[in-house]
Amino acid sequence: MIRVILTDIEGTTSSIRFVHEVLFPYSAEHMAEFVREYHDDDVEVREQLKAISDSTGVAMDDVDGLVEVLQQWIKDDRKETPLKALQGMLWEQGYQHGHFHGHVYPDAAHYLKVWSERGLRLYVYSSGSVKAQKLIFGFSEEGDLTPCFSGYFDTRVGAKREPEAYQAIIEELGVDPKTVLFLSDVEAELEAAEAVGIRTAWLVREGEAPEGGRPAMSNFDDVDTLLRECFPL
Ligand SMILES: CSCCC(=O)C(=O)COP(=O)(O)O
Ligand SMILES: [Mg+2]
Repeated sequence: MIRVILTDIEGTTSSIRFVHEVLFPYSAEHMAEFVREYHDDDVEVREQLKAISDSTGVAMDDVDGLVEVLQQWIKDDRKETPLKALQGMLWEQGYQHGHFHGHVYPDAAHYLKVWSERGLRLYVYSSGSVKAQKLIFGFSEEGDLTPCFSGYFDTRVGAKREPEAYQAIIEELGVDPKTVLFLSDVEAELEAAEAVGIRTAWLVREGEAPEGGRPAMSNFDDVDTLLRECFPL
């Protein structure tokens, strides 16, 4: 029986296109001015810049150097925790000023509400920071979906392709892994979750799933069918 749904965001609840064509370009465009504005005084920003400085050797007072590292990480889609934390802070301004709304597929929004009303506990696990997760669901095109969720996990718990991260999530939730269904579009993430006994469903939102692989779900209607047929309440 499934009691907990743990979901990825990009490619699962939300389109890859929104993340890569709206969120990432917005962060690339505003990163330099954001870092310059908050570099000296904002404790949270300084903490992230210090982590970048420590891991790359770029000096803390070399603002241009730090921005260059961040821009390269954005280009390379690196899931570095300090980059993700800074992007979350920066996107907050974009959402609050109405520059964009979070993309959530209508079927995902629908079933997030249905499942939470059905008594399932819903959690997010994304490489985007917890702040960014709350923003995409809080300012979504489908309205404020944050009441559906019981909690959020980001890369501070570990990398999404490492079984240890899923083990840490299970321990934090205090649940049997067999009662958790993890949704993701990335098979390596599903394999990492399965390594600790979590059940999984593979979302393939765009195009055809390769033949001969694991069963693919094209939307959350398929996930709901799986839930009701394989794991009835
Ligand atoms: C929380 S919205 C931004 C998503 C993001 O920054 C990202 O890297 C996507 O990672 P995911 O683990 O959701 O595929
Ligand atoms: Mg994903």
